[in-house]
Amino acid sequence: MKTPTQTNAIDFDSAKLQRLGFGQPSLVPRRPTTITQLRQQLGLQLQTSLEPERILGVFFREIQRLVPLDALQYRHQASDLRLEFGHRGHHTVSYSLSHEGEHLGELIFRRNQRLVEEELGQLESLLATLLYPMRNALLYRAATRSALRDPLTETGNRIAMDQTLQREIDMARRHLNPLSLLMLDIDHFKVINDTHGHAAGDTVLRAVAAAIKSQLRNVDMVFRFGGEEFLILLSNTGRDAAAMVGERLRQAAQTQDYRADGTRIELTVSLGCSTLLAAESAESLLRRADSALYVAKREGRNRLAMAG
Ligand SMILES: Nc1nc2c(ncn2[C@@H]2O[C@H](COP(=O)(O)OP(=O)(O)OP(=O)(O)O)[C@@H](O)[C@H]2O)c(=O)[nH]1
Repeated sequence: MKTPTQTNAIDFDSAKLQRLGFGQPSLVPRRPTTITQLRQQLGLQLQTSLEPERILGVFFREIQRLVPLDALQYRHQASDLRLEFGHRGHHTVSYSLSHEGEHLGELIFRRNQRLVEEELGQLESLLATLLYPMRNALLYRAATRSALRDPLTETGNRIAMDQTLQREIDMARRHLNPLSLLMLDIDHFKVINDTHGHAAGDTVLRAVAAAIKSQLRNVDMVFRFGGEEFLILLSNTGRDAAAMVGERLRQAAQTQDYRADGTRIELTVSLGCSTLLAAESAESLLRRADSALYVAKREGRNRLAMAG
């Protein structure tokens, strides 16, 4: 005999989620609550995202129903993550968050008025609700970041580059800001590999990436584009400023100390630079930087060439 089955459809529309405590924040000022209620509610709300910024934003907003604050800062060095909510306050209380030996970041609460003993107890009790949501968010971040990074040089990979380039072009257009691109290629890299071996070549690649990153404000905009080629995106940077950055990178790569079997390896790089034109596509911007790089190579290497 067939067992009767019942199929139900349940649509979690935003009104329903709001009633269950999962929704977007209401604009109506919320009533104060008890610590037990707030902990329960945070337990539900903080599970709704895997983004550290959103989790901490909700946490910062909601805990103020019990403990008013001026600011919250969060740092997690291993994930290269620094977040800030609110404005600065004179008094600070910091907590290092960890779970079973795993470091989950540092939180700094700031307020102009000193926090009293009872409030500190409440904060500590509420911090427990952050533990699992933050651990999951950090794991998720690590997984997504590793899918977008080149493991050898710790720069962005091709997928990250494609995503970032299109996003930066859209932003530059929307805000009418300049955007430049540098394509950097190591000169005669094959000789380094052939003379010192592939492992030494890998070490050199890592050192070149480090030299590039040491010169830039936003290291998230450096990508490994090919074997020995890097791409650097310079947001809000016009042609002249990009030429200065390019020249700085050329010098930094040249002066970096590269060694194999104790002997110094002499190394130079060539660069091509293009600056986004009106209505230009990502492909065209890349093509122009590549053509400029070709000119730099043809004219003798160890130089920067600007796209016309
Ligand atoms: N060690 C190492 N070598 C790589 C890697 N990827 C590409 N290469 C090598 O990079 C070299 C690139 O050589 P070419 O394209 O001939 O260019 P080049 O010798 O740098 O000469 P120019 O660019 O013309 O100055 C090749 O020998 C590749 O095997 C890598 O991940 N590690």
